[in-house]
Amino acid sequence: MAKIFIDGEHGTTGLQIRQRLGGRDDLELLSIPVERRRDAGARAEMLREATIAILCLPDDAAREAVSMVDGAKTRIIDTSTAHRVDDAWAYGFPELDADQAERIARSDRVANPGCYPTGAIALIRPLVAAGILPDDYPVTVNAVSGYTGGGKQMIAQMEDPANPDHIAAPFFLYALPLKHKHVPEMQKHGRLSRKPIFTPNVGRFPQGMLVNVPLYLSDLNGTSSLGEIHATLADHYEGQPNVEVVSLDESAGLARLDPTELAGTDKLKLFVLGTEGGGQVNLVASLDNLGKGASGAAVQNMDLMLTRQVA
Ligand SMILES: NC(=O)C1=CN([C@@H]2O[C@H](COP(=O)(O)OP(=O)(O)OC[C@H]3O[C@@H](n4cnc5c(N)ncnc54)[C@H](OP(=O)(O)O)[C@@H]3O)[C@@H](O)[C@H]2O)C=CC1
Ligand SMILES: CC(=O)N[C@@H](CCC(=O)OP(=O)(O)O)C(=O)O
Repeated sequence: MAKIFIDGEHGTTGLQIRQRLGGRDDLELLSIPVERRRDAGARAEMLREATIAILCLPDDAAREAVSMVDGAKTRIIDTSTAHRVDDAWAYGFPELDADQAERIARSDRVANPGCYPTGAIALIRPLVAAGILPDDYPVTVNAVSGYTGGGKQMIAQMEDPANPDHIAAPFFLYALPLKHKHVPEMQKHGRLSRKPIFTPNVGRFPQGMLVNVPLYLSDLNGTSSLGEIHATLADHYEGQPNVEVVSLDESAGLARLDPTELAGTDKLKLFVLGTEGGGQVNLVASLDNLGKGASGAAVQNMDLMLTRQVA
Protein backbone atom coordinates (compact mmCIF):
# COMPACT_ATOMS: atom_id res chain seq x y z
CA MET A 1 0.00 0.00 0.00
CA ALA A 2 1.34 3.46 -0.90
CA LYS A 3 2.58 5.48 2.07
CA ILE A 4 1.80 9.19 1.94
CA PHE A 5 3.52 11.79 4.13
CA ILE A 6 2.30 15.39 4.14
CA ASP A 7 5.20 17.56 5.35
CA GLY A 8 3.45 20.64 6.76
CA GLU A 9 0.30 18.60 7.49
CA HIS A 10 -0.78 21.03 10.21
CA GLY A 11 -0.75 24.09 7.93
CA THR A 12 -3.57 25.41 5.74
CA THR A 13 -2.83 23.41 2.57
CA GLY A 14 -1.65 20.32 4.46
CA LEU A 15 -4.78 20.10 6.59
CA GLN A 16 -7.00 20.26 3.53
CA ILE A 17 -5.04 17.46 1.87
CA ARG A 18 -5.39 15.37 5.01
CA GLN A 19 -9.16 15.94 5.00
CA ARG A 20 -9.32 14.78 1.38
CA LEU A 21 -7.30 11.64 2.13
CA GLY A 22 -9.06 10.88 5.43
CA GLY A 23 -11.59 8.45 4.01
CA ARG A 24 -9.17 6.56 1.73
CA ASP A 25 -8.45 2.90 2.49
CA ASP A 26 -5.99 2.48 -0.41
CA LEU A 27 -3.33 4.62 1.31
CA GLU A 28 -1.36 4.59 4.52
CA LEU A 29 -0.91 8.09 5.95
CA LEU A 30 2.37 8.74 7.76
CA SER A 31 2.11 11.50 10.32
CA ILE A 32 4.08 13.57 12.84
CA PRO A 33 2.41 15.03 15.94
CA VAL A 34 1.83 18.77 15.70
CA GLU A 35 4.37 19.58 18.43
CA ARG A 36 7.13 17.82 16.42
CA ARG A 37 6.22 19.39 13.06
CA ARG A 38 9.58 21.20 12.82
CA ASP A 39 11.69 18.28 14.11
CA ALA A 40 14.11 17.74 11.22
CA GLY A 41 14.99 14.17 12.30
CA ALA A 42 11.35 13.05 12.48
CA ARG A 43 10.56 14.73 9.16
CA ALA A 44 13.56 13.15 7.42
CA GLU A 45 12.52 9.71 8.65
CA MET A 46 8.96 10.10 7.33
CA LEU A 47 10.11 11.74 4.11
CA ARG A 48 12.41 8.81 3.36
CA GLU A 49 9.85 6.16 4.29
CA ALA A 50 7.05 7.64 2.17
CA THR A 51 6.11 6.42 -1.29
CA ILE A 52 4.95 9.95 -2.06
CA ALA A 53 5.74 13.00 0.10
CA ILE A 54 3.51 16.04 -0.36
CA LEU A 55 5.35 19.20 0.73
CA CYS A 56 3.07 21.91 2.17
CA LEU A 57 5.84 24.18 3.41
CA PRO A 58 7.38 27.57 2.70
CA ASP A 59 9.84 27.53 -0.23
CA ASP A 60 13.05 27.19 1.81
CA ALA A 61 11.68 24.37 3.93
CA ALA A 62 10.46 22.64 0.74
CA ARG A 63 13.97 22.80 -0.75
CA GLU A 64 15.35 21.39 2.49
CA ALA A 65 12.79 18.55 2.41
CA VAL A 66 13.84 17.65 -1.14
CA SER A 67 17.47 17.40 -0.01
CA MET A 68 16.39 15.17 2.87
CA VAL A 69 15.13 12.47 0.46
CA ASP A 70 18.40 12.34 -1.49
CA GLY A 71 19.15 8.73 -2.31
CA ALA A 72 15.69 7.47 -1.21
CA LYS A 73 12.96 6.30 -3.61
CA THR A 74 10.43 8.83 -2.33
CA ARG A 75 8.45 10.65 -5.02
CA ILE A 76 7.57 14.28 -4.27
CA ILE A 77 4.71 16.69 -4.88
CA ASP A 78 5.78 20.20 -3.84
CA THR A 79 2.94 22.70 -3.29
CA SER A 80 5.36 25.60 -2.78
CA THR A 81 6.73 27.99 -5.41
CA ALA A 82 10.24 26.51 -5.20
CA HIS A 83 10.20 24.21 -8.26
CA ARG A 84 7.43 25.46 -10.56
CA VAL A 85 9.72 26.82 -13.27
CA ASP A 86 12.35 24.11 -12.87
CA ASP A 87 12.56 21.93 -16.00
CA ALA A 88 13.57 18.92 -13.90
CA TRP A 89 10.10 18.98 -12.33
CA ALA A 90 6.79 18.13 -14.03
CA TYR A 91 4.32 21.01 -13.76
CA GLY A 92 1.30 19.65 -11.89
CA PHE A 93 -1.50 20.95 -14.10
CA PRO A 94 -2.71 17.77 -15.80
CA GLU A 95 -4.99 19.68 -18.19
CA LEU A 96 -2.09 21.77 -19.57
CA ASP A 97 -1.85 19.79 -22.80
CA ALA A 98 -2.57 16.30 -24.11
CA ASP A 99 0.59 14.76 -22.58
CA GLN A 100 0.77 16.48 -19.20
CA ALA A 101 -1.24 13.96 -17.19
CA GLU A 102 1.08 11.18 -18.40
CA ARG A 103 4.16 13.33 -17.66
CA ILE A 104 2.92 13.79 -14.09
CA ALA A 105 2.04 10.12 -13.73
CA ARG A 106 5.60 9.08 -14.67
CA SER A 107 7.42 11.78 -12.75
CA ASP A 108 9.12 11.48 -9.37
CA ARG A 109 9.15 15.28 -8.91
CA VAL A 110 5.91 17.21 -9.43
CA ALA A 111 5.51 20.94 -8.77
CA ASN A 112 1.92 21.74 -7.84
CA PRO A 113 0.79 25.00 -9.50
CA GLY A 114 0.03 28.22 -7.63
CA CYS A 115 -3.60 29.14 -7.17
CA TYR A 116 -3.56 32.29 -9.33
CA PRO A 117 -1.44 30.67 -12.08
CA THR A 118 -3.91 27.76 -12.24
CA GLY A 119 -6.63 30.21 -13.33
CA ALA A 120 -4.42 32.35 -15.57
CA ILE A 121 -2.63 29.49 -17.33
CA ALA A 122 -5.90 27.61 -17.82
CA LEU A 123 -7.18 30.60 -19.82
CA ILE A 124 -3.99 31.65 -21.62
CA ARG A 125 -2.17 28.46 -22.59
CA PRO A 126 -4.77 26.91 -24.95
CA LEU A 127 -5.13 30.21 -26.82
CA VAL A 128 -1.35 30.61 -27.24
CA ALA A 129 -1.08 26.96 -28.32
CA ALA A 130 -3.84 27.52 -30.91
CA GLY A 131 -2.02 30.60 -32.26
CA ILE A 132 -4.90 32.91 -31.30
CA LEU A 133 -3.15 34.80 -28.49
CA PRO A 134 0.24 36.11 -29.71
CA ASP A 135 2.96 35.18 -27.22
CA ASP A 136 4.05 38.83 -27.02
CA TYR A 137 0.54 40.13 -26.24
CA PRO A 138 0.66 42.60 -23.28
CA VAL A 139 -1.29 40.29 -20.99
CA THR A 140 -2.75 41.59 -17.72
CA VAL A 141 -4.01 39.26 -15.01
CA ASN A 142 -6.30 40.78 -12.37
CA ALA A 143 -7.52 38.62 -9.54
CA VAL A 144 -9.24 38.40 -6.18
CA SER A 145 -8.54 35.64 -3.67
CA GLY A 146 -9.93 34.46 -0.39
CA TYR A 147 -7.60 35.20 2.51
CA THR A 148 -6.66 31.56 3.25
CA GLY A 149 -4.38 31.97 0.20
CA GLY A 150 -1.97 33.73 2.54
CA GLY A 151 -1.74 30.69 4.88
CA LYS A 152 -1.87 30.67 8.69
CA GLN A 153 -0.28 34.10 8.98
CA MET A 154 -2.84 35.92 6.85
CA ILE A 155 -5.73 33.95 8.34
CA ALA A 156 -4.67 35.24 11.77
CA GLN A 157 -4.26 38.78 10.42
CA MET A 158 -7.74 38.78 8.90
CA GLU A 159 -9.64 36.92 11.63
CA ASP A 160 -8.04 38.10 14.88
CA PRO A 161 -8.56 41.79 15.75
CA ALA A 162 -5.98 41.39 18.55
CA ASN A 163 -3.27 40.37 16.06
CA PRO A 164 -0.59 43.11 16.00
CA ASP A 165 -0.69 43.01 12.18
CA HIS A 166 -4.48 42.83 11.99
CA ILE A 167 -5.94 43.71 8.60
CA ALA A 168 -9.31 45.45 8.97
CA ALA A 169 -9.89 46.20 5.29
CA PRO A 170 -12.80 44.36 3.62
CA PHE A 171 -10.76 44.16 0.41
CA PHE A 172 -7.21 45.15 -0.53
CA LEU A 173 -4.88 45.34 -3.52
CA TYR A 174 -1.33 44.02 -2.97
CA ALA A 175 1.83 42.98 -4.83
CA LEU A 176 2.11 46.69 -5.64
CA PRO A 177 5.75 46.55 -6.93
CA LEU A 178 4.53 44.13 -9.67
CA LYS A 179 6.98 41.42 -8.59
CA HIS A 180 4.63 38.72 -7.35
CA LYS A 181 6.20 35.26 -7.06
CA HIS A 182 3.61 33.79 -9.45
CA VAL A 183 4.61 35.89 -12.48
CA PRO A 184 7.47 33.63 -13.70
CA GLU A 185 5.19 30.61 -13.50
CA MET A 186 2.40 32.32 -15.45
CA GLN A 187 4.88 33.44 -18.10
CA LYS A 188 6.62 30.07 -18.50
CA HIS A 189 3.60 27.76 -18.55
CA GLY A 190 1.41 30.33 -20.31
CA ARG A 191 4.15 30.33 -23.03
CA LEU A 192 4.28 34.13 -23.00
CA SER A 193 7.39 35.98 -24.19
CA ARG A 194 6.51 39.06 -22.07
CA LYS A 195 5.89 39.08 -18.33
CA PRO A 196 2.17 39.49 -17.63
CA ILE A 197 1.18 42.44 -15.40
CA PHE A 198 -0.35 40.76 -12.35
CA THR A 199 -2.57 42.69 -9.92
CA PRO A 200 -3.96 40.43 -7.15
CA ASN A 201 -6.43 41.42 -4.43
CA VAL A 202 -7.68 39.77 -1.27
CA GLY A 203 -11.27 39.91 -0.05
CA ARG A 204 -12.75 39.23 3.38
CA PHE A 205 -13.87 35.68 2.60
CA PRO A 206 -11.85 32.55 3.37
CA GLN A 207 -11.87 30.51 0.17
CA GLY A 208 -12.45 31.09 -3.53
CA MET A 209 -11.01 33.24 -6.28
CA LEU A 210 -11.61 34.90 -9.63
CA VAL A 211 -8.80 35.43 -12.13
CA ASN A 212 -9.46 37.85 -15.04
CA VAL A 213 -7.56 38.09 -18.33
CA PRO A 214 -9.11 40.89 -20.47
CA LEU A 215 -8.12 41.01 -24.17
CA TYR A 216 -8.73 43.18 -27.24
CA LEU A 217 -9.95 40.91 -30.03
CA SER A 218 -8.39 43.11 -32.73
CA ASP A 219 -4.93 42.35 -31.28
CA LEU A 220 -5.41 38.57 -31.51
CA ASN A 221 -4.43 36.46 -34.51
CA GLY A 222 -7.19 35.76 -36.99
CA THR A 223 -10.19 35.93 -34.69
CA SER A 224 -12.63 38.59 -33.73
CA SER A 225 -15.28 36.43 -32.14
CA LEU A 226 -16.08 35.29 -28.64
CA GLY A 227 -17.43 32.12 -30.27
CA GLU A 228 -14.03 31.08 -31.64
CA ILE A 229 -12.29 31.72 -28.32
CA HIS A 230 -14.96 29.76 -26.49
CA ALA A 231 -14.73 26.87 -28.97
CA THR A 232 -10.93 26.73 -28.56
CA LEU A 233 -11.20 26.50 -24.78
CA ALA A 234 -14.11 24.06 -24.92
CA ASP A 235 -12.18 21.77 -27.32
CA HIS A 236 -9.08 21.91 -25.15
CA TYR A 237 -10.90 20.90 -21.95
CA GLU A 238 -13.35 18.43 -23.47
CA GLY A 239 -13.60 15.32 -21.27
CA GLN A 240 -11.72 16.89 -18.33
CA PRO A 241 -13.85 16.21 -15.25
CA ASN A 242 -12.42 19.07 -13.17
CA VAL A 243 -12.74 21.85 -15.75
CA GLU A 244 -15.96 23.36 -17.09
CA VAL A 245 -16.00 25.89 -19.91
CA VAL A 246 -19.28 27.67 -19.25
CA SER A 247 -21.46 28.06 -22.34
CA LEU A 248 -21.66 31.46 -24.01
CA ASP A 249 -25.44 31.47 -23.48
CA GLU A 250 -25.10 30.87 -19.75
CA SER A 251 -22.33 33.46 -19.46
CA ALA A 252 -24.38 36.05 -21.36
CA GLY A 253 -27.17 35.70 -18.80
CA LEU A 254 -24.93 36.42 -15.80
CA ALA A 255 -25.16 39.74 -13.97
CA ARG A 256 -22.17 39.10 -11.67
CA LEU A 257 -19.60 36.47 -10.68
CA ASP A 258 -19.16 35.40 -7.06
CA PRO A 259 -15.55 34.46 -6.16
CA THR A 260 -16.79 32.06 -3.49
CA GLU A 261 -18.95 30.06 -5.92
CA LEU A 262 -16.57 27.08 -6.03
CA ALA A 263 -15.33 27.25 -2.43
CA GLY A 264 -15.14 23.75 -0.98
CA THR A 265 -14.81 22.10 -4.41
CA ASP A 266 -11.90 20.98 -6.59
CA LYS A 267 -13.46 22.40 -9.77
CA LEU A 268 -12.28 25.07 -12.16
CA LYS A 269 -14.83 27.06 -14.20
CA LEU A 270 -13.85 29.18 -17.19
CA PHE A 271 -16.01 32.01 -18.55
CA VAL A 272 -15.77 33.86 -21.88
CA LEU A 273 -17.42 37.21 -21.17
CA GLY A 274 -18.22 40.21 -23.35
CA THR A 275 -20.57 41.15 -26.14
CA GLU A 276 -20.21 39.54 -29.57
CA GLY A 277 -19.08 42.28 -31.96
CA GLY A 278 -17.87 44.47 -29.09
CA GLY A 279 -14.20 43.91 -29.88
CA GLN A 280 -13.19 42.86 -26.34
CA VAL A 281 -13.33 39.75 -24.20
CA ASN A 282 -12.81 39.14 -20.50
CA LEU A 283 -11.65 35.59 -19.80
CA VAL A 284 -12.36 34.61 -16.21
CA ALA A 285 -11.39 31.58 -14.15
CA SER A 286 -13.24 30.71 -10.94
CA LEU A 287 -11.78 28.25 -8.43
CA ASP A 288 -11.16 27.55 -4.76
CA ASN A 289 -7.59 28.67 -3.94
CA LEU A 290 -7.38 25.67 -1.62
CA GLY A 291 -9.19 23.28 -4.02
CA LYS A 292 -8.02 23.17 -7.63
CA GLY A 293 -5.64 25.96 -6.54
CA ALA A 294 -3.71 23.83 -4.02
CA SER A 295 -4.90 20.81 -2.03
CA GLY A 296 -7.38 19.40 -4.57
CA ALA A 297 -4.76 19.68 -7.30
CA ALA A 298 -2.17 17.94 -5.09
CA VAL A 299 -4.52 14.98 -4.56
CA GLN A 300 -5.29 14.88 -8.31
CA ASN A 301 -1.53 14.72 -9.01
CA MET A 302 -0.98 12.10 -6.30
CA ASP A 303 -3.66 9.90 -7.85
CA LEU A 304 -2.05 10.23 -11.29
CA MET A 305 1.36 9.31 -9.84
CA LEU A 306 -0.11 6.27 -8.10
CA THR A 307 -1.28 4.90 -11.46
CA ARG A 308 2.43 4.53 -12.35
CA GLN A 309 3.74 3.38 -9.00
CA VAL A 310 6.60 0.90 -9.29
CA ALA A 311 6.57 -1.55 -6.37
N1 LIG B 1 -2.87 28.66 1.08
C1 LIG B 1 -3.05 28.54 -0.21
O1 LIG B 1 -4.13 28.86 -0.78
C2 LIG B 1 -1.95 28.00 -1.06
C3 LIG B 1 -0.70 27.69 -0.54
N2 LIG B 1 0.27 27.17 -1.37
C4 LIG B 1 1.60 26.87 -0.88
O2 LIG B 1 1.57 25.82 0.06
C5 LIG B 1 2.65 25.94 0.97
C6 LIG B 1 2.09 25.93 2.36
O3 LIG B 1 1.26 27.08 2.47
P1 LIG B 1 0.12 27.22 3.55
O4 LIG B 1 -0.43 25.88 3.87
O5 LIG B 1 -0.78 28.27 3.06
O6 LIG B 1 1.01 27.78 4.77
P2 LIG B 1 0.75 27.67 6.34
O7 LIG B 1 1.60 28.73 6.93
O8 LIG B 1 -0.68 27.66 6.63
O9 LIG B 1 1.35 26.24 6.71
C7 LIG B 1 2.72 25.95 6.58
C8 LIG B 1 3.05 24.81 7.52
O10 LIG B 1 4.43 24.50 7.35
C9 LIG B 1 5.06 24.48 8.65
N3 LIG B 1 6.46 24.86 8.53
C10 LIG B 1 6.97 26.07 8.25
N4 LIG B 1 8.31 26.02 8.21
C11 LIG B 1 8.66 24.74 8.49
C12 LIG B 1 9.89 24.05 8.60
N5 LIG B 1 11.07 24.68 8.42
N6 LIG B 1 9.86 22.72 8.89
C13 LIG B 1 8.69 22.07 9.06
N7 LIG B 1 7.49 22.67 8.98
C14 LIG B 1 7.48 23.99 8.69
C15 LIG B 1 4.27 25.50 9.44
O11 LIG B 1 4.48 25.31 10.82
P3 LIG B 1 4.29 26.50 11.86
O12 LIG B 1 2.86 26.41 12.31
O13 LIG B 1 5.26 26.18 12.94
O14 LIG B 1 4.60 27.78 11.18
C16 LIG B 1 2.85 25.20 8.99
O15 LIG B 1 2.30 24.11 9.67
C17 LIG B 1 3.36 27.26 0.65
O16 LIG B 1 4.51 27.05 -0.10
C18 LIG B 1 2.30 28.01 -0.12
O17 LIG B 1 2.90 28.96 -0.96
C19 LIG B 1 -0.01 26.91 -2.67
C20 LIG B 1 -1.22 27.20 -3.21
C21 LIG B 1 -2.27 27.83 -2.46
C1 LIG C 1 -3.93 35.66 -0.83
C2 LIG C 1 -2.47 35.39 -0.89
O1 LIG C 1 -1.68 35.96 -0.15
N1 LIG C 1 -2.08 34.50 -1.77
C3 LIG C 1 -0.69 34.10 -1.91
C4 LIG C 1 -0.57 33.05 -2.96
C5 LIG C 1 -1.18 31.75 -2.54
C6 LIG C 1 -0.58 30.64 -3.28
O2 LIG C 1 -1.05 30.13 -4.24
O3 LIG C 1 0.65 30.36 -2.89
P1 LIG C 1 1.65 29.60 -3.75
O4 LIG C 1 2.57 30.53 -4.38
O5 LIG C 1 2.36 28.68 -2.90
O6 LIG C 1 0.91 28.93 -4.79
C7 LIG C 1 0.20 35.25 -2.33
O7 LIG C 1 -0.25 36.12 -3.06
O8 LIG C 1 1.40 35.15 -2.03
